[in-house]
Amino acid sequence: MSKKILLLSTGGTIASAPTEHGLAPAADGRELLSRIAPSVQQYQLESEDVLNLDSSNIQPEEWQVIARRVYQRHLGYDGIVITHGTDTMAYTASALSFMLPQIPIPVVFTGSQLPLADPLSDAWENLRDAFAMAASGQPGIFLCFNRKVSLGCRAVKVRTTGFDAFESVNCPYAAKVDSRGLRINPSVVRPAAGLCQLKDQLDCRVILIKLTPGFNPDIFDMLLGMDYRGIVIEAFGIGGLHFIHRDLVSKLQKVTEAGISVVVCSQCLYEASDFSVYETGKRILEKGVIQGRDMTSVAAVTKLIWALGQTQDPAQVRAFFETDLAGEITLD
Ligand SMILES: NC(=O)C[C@H](N)C(=O)O
Repeated sequence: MSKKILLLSTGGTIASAPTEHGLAPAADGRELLSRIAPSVQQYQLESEDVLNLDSSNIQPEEWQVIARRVYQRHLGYDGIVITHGTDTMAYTASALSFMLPQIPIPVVFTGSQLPLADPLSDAWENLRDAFAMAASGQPGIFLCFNRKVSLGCRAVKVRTTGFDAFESVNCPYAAKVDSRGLRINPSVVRPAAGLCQLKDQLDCRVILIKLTPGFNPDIFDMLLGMDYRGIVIEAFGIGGLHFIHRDLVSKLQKVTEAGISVVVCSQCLYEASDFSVYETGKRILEKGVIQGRDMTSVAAVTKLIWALGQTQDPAQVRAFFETDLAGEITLD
């Protein structure tokens, strides 16, 4: 029996056409399917239009719309492909990894750098591969681009124009397409264990701060005044922050004592941070911050938005970060 796959369209370049204001989403799911029909005849296909947005406009409210639709539909299909703009696709894929734990089918995000209607478009390849992954029976939230499939919570957009626009950071790819077909890496994927739940409560009061030499710690007082509940800091190297001239350590103590959850990561894209190595890192560990380890900033931000939606208790937020929920973190 052929696999039954649902295409959920949300807009993005893949569906875009030129307008007087620049490229904007135009094609719906049915049009996307009809254009690629010869490549996906082996599947039973249906489509639904969820949104029609450039992904720069896709925010936590839209993550909820998309997650709820996936949850409502997942029992009727072998897999779901979600077409999405590339700019924030990694954020949405990561957020859904936390919002839909134990999803029993493959849910595969894809998009393109050039509209499907363009003769040189990369959309064909990306859609073909996304459908193959959606038909694989491998449960989870994935992002498929340029013949590679990442876990949704490990993907990062790394190029503005190149077709090789996404990488799986600090984790091997979940699957690759080569002359042997779609090859799943069994060390990355995991079986669904338990019942799928929709955990869709979110709290957007989260900010990501990239430190620069000379960064003024008083900004944190401003964030306290603005009612922020979560801060992700991209610190230096393996894990360091300045405490001479401008003392980030005592300021972060004040912030954590006020009940704000602070997650510290590295501004290096690759490899894990470890704030216990240098004095410039260790001092803040004593102040109650949470280590992001090898999580990407995209995963840290989306996990914090999700975790703060689940609980008011900073200890519970910390417990979420000390747990590998979807493959987003390596704990050893
Ligand atoms: N390639 C793309 O899809 C970029 C587009 N601006 C979007 O994210 O919606």
